[in-house]
Amino acid sequence: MSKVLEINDLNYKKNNKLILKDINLNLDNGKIIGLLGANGAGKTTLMRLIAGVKAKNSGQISVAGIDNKAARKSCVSMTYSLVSFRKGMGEKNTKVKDVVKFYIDIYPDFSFEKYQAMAQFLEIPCDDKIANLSTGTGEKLVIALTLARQVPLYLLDEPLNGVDIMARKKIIKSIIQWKSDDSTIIISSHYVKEISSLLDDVIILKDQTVYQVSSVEDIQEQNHLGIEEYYEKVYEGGLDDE
Ligand SMILES: Nc1ncnc2c1ncn2[C@@H]1O[C@H](COP(=O)(O)OP(=O)(O)OP(=O)(O)O)[C@@H](O)[C@H]1O
Repeated sequence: MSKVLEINDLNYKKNNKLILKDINLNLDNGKIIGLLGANGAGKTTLMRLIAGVKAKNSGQISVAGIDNKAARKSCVSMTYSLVSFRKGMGEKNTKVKDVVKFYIDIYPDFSFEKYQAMAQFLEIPCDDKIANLSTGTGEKLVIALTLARQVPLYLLDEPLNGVDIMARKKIIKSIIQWKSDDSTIIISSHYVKEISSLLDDVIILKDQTVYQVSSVEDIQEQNHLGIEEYYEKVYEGGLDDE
């Protein structure tokens, strides 16, 4: 199986504060991987470093064999907040279709057909103003835009935040339906139980570093616990006593 992501000895500091230390990861292609960690564990920071939006202090990051930061950007599609689209486009009347056009213009790998299919499934209105979208519809739009790019690696940062249970289920279904076999999705979420049915593997961040990378199957078989219970035990320190 080819490697989609290799990270060696990655360290990242911001304003003299150590955010991530000694990160090493080696991920096979084709999977859906949960990135779990408490608030402030560094999930967003790690995703931004992988996507090439932030610059690391030391270490190596390579996506599908490419380690140059600028070139890596064309291999990674990461969710971005709609707030930044509004600011970036400088328009309070920006509509959904304008953002879609923006994606078509800047990403040669954007598939309008894939976007349309997802937009229909997720019931995303194309003529509505971005400013008027509900949180749930906004998140659905972000997911559809992100997954419509055709790249080896997708990074979905908290795609279920502020979204009601029905919309969460629909977003999860769309991730399963539109993931291509030859791509990898890393998804961070505090809705651990809800995403656990999606996941092949999990990465747990704790104490500014990778605490564990395991398959969901191994965690369940070896600990007789669901992913959510296992993750809570890791953070409560409950596994050390067993
Ligand atoms: N500009 C900054 N300057 C200093 N520290 C920062 C800055 N941005 C983020 N941090 C710190 O980096 C750490 C990791 O933040 P990050 O947002 O990556 O965590 P997270 O796991 O995504 O959290 P959450 O689950 O709350 O979204 C936090 O301690 C945060 O306070």
